[in-house]
Amino acid sequence: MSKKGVLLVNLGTPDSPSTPDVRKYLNEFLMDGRVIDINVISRALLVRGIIVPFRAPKSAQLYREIWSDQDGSPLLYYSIKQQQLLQEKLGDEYMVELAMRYQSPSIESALQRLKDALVTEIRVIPLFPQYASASTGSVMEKVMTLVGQWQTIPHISFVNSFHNDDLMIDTFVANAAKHGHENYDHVLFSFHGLPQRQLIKCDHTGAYCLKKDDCCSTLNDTNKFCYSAQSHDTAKLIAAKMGLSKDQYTVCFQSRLGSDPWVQPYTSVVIEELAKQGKKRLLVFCPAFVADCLETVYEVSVEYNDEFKEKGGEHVQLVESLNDHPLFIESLERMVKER
Ligand SMILES: C=CC1=C(C)c2cc3[nH]c(cc4nc(cc5[nH]c(cc1n2)c(C)c5CCC(=O)O)C(CCC(=O)O)=C4C)c(C)c3C=C
Ligand SMILES: [Fe+2]
Ligand SMILES: [Fe+2]
Repeated sequence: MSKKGVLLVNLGTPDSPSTPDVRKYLNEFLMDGRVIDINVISRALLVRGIIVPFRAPKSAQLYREIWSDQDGSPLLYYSIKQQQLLQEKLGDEYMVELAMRYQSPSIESALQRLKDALVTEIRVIPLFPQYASASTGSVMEKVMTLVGQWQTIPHISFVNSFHNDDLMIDTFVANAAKHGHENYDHVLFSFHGLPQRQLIKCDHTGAYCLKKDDCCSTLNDTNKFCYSAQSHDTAKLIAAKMGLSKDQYTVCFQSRLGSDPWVQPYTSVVIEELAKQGKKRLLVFCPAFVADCLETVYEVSVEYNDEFKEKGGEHVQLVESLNDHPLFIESLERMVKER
């Protein structure tokens, strides 16, 4: 009997934490015109001439800090778990494949396996809760380009975002309960950053995102694809389930690259301000990621923790990501079956 295909796609990670492998990964990733959205010649000069030569050795060192001898990159380890658990949950009627937008396993090879199995349809789930052209959009474009070359194009559908999915929200709340938010002075929702330019480009009216005061912190019909507004919505939903009042949490954005303005406030600035206010213990969610990765395990647990302590704080506690939590696997199952 023909199966239904499911393709889970996360961002990608280097094949190993060696400098050549990190260089290869960063070159592929940052040469994507949706990630660094400037003309191709300027992008090549910037990426191959400046960013990658300087960043690769430094990033390789960071990757070595989070790399497990047994399991490798946490991002790949948890992505494989998610695929295996979802396959178990969906059973024989489905074939679940995993791909990475950059490096391996490639989207091309995963699609080929689905094609060889003669699946009747393909449900693509980019593993990013909030929509951004640099993440979800890039996965969609790549899949459409590849499948577009097939002679027979099967039924194909995409999950555009799941920023307000209640089971995803419940998973973060359950992971936070292990720490008890009452043991912390303040809660941060730290999302992956994005150049402001990319928010403005997503606003088809050209008159909304970053044009009106506070336009990107409340989701509505006009800005429903705004990454910042979707991020604020995710944070609001998690905070509401935890019973947090507005003054108990802050939404912020991490991992800025280059000198252009990115979505604000920046996590590093917020952390410094909170230390100045005398806050001692911070609980930090990273709800832009479905799996622990460099940006959570290292940037938050090590870098922000060190910065906070230097400014007088005591501890930054990361809330673990969705990883292999049964509620998140149920959420993925529902995205396959119901949406
Ligand atoms: C212009 C640069 C970048 C944009 C735009 C960007 C958007 C973006 N990224 C993610 C998810 C992840 N990014 C990760 C790592 C990472 N991101 C950038 C740059 C941009 N990201 C760099 C240079 C790196 C590499 C790490 C480093 O050198 O510091 C990761 C982690 C991968 C891992 O292996 O652990 C994820 C996940 C999203 C969701 C997003 C848009 C919203
Ligand atoms: Fe990134
Ligand atoms: Fe916006």
